[in-house]
Amino acid sequence: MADSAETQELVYLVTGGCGFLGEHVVRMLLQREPRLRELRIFDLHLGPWLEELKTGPVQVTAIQGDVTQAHEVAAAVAGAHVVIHTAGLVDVFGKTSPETIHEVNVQGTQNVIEACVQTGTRFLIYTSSMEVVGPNIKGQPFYRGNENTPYEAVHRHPYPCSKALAEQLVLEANGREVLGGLPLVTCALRPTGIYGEGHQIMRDFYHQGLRLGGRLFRAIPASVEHGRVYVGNVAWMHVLVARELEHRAALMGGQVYFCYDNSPYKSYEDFNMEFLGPCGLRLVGTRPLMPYWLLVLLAALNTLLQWLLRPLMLYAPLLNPYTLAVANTTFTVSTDKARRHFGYEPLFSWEESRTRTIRWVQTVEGSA
Ligand SMILES: NC(=O)C1=CN([C@@H]2O[C@H](COP(=O)(O)OP(=O)(O)OC[C@H]3O[C@@H](n4cnc5c(N)ncnc54)[C@H](O)[C@@H]3O)[C@@H](O)[C@H]2O)C=CC1
Ligand SMILES: C[C@H](CCCC(C)(C)O)[C@H]1CC[C@H]2[C@@H]3[C@H](O)CC4=CC(=O)CC[C@]4(C)[C@H]3CC[C@]12C
Repeated sequence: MADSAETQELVYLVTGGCGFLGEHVVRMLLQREPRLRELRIFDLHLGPWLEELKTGPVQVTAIQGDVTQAHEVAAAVAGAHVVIHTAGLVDVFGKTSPETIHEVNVQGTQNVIEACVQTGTRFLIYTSSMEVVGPNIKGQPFYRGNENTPYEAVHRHPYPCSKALAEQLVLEANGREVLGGLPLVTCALRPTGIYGEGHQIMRDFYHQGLRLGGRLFRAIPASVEHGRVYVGNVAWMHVLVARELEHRAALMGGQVYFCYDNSPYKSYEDFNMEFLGPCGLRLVGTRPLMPYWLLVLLAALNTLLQWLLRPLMLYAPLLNPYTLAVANTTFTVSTDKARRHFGYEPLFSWEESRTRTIRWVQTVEGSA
């Protein structure tokens, strides 16, 4: 990789490159990785915006494919220097079966690892999640913890279970011999709740607020902190790791890093109001308007309704026992591991992240 550094010789592959985070990683690579010759974007669903990227100096190759199909993954990986694996099924609402979540997130990741080994790709960056750690099923707080903070990571929900298994596979693969005899170097990035341009759940809350006459109703105490990180900074961290992994393989190989920036520590709802407030929504109540036991009951009722209605329709509301537990449990990180290991500093300040996100919400369909 070092020889080619000056001469635009690198080939990168981004799986899930048309997703919320993936698109930001793709755009960031094109802006900030001058050594790039070819950027391959692998996704189940390709976005029309890819066309506009094809006119630049970097060869952009869009590959429609499925990570659960080993041969499709191997064909996409062959000849790539670096793989950034962001593809995944992000479903905490019961839209997909646990088996499918496992197949995409765990088997898909195993396929990516095997493809690297078989084709001789040496650098693999995996987008993991804070959910690999917690909140756990006991609802224990993780207050401004770091990568070494002891915490009982116990999960039952298919999504965190799948992310934890996949992360483990990626870390265990560090050091495996790839085609050509050199060792594979892997690492995992664990974003907290990502926000920013393109965030579907933010869009959902915005539309919900508009439907309710410009109001949202507080459900979670303001004292419960939920970790959030701007998508541009998460993308930047991926680009930096990809760049530094070769030079610092001994330090970074097999490591995990939380994705963090200077976004403030707030509750999930108060944080959303940083963007939805300037777009005309109001959060009603300084305390939750419903007692917690009633929310628990409604969440359980939603689970029952989802099960009863399944033969007729997909009922997948935002509130279920899992999302309630996540939103109602403090989970925030405070760490500088990424700075120490590979010189990460957030590219976007909190003010800029906020402004960009507000501007984007203002463009969302239905906005005033
Ligand atoms: N959104 C969030 O707050 C967080 C997300 N993450 C992780 O970041 C990654 C990206 O998440 P988002 O961008 O939010 O999700 P997303 O759903 O917007 O993007 C995922 C992309 O993967 C693609 N994909 C899904 N199944 C595939 C398959 N079988 N084969 C090929 N491509 C497939 C989708 O088409 C989509 O474009 C995921 O791995 C997720 O677990 C981690 C922490 C927080
Ligand atoms: C949908 C939840 C908010 C519902 C609030 C309620 C119950 C009052 O209606 C979201 C709260 C926290 C979110 C999750 C969190 O940010 C961590 C995540 C990490 C990931 O890797 C994937 C997404 C998510 C699980 C995210 C999903 C939505 C929330 C549960």
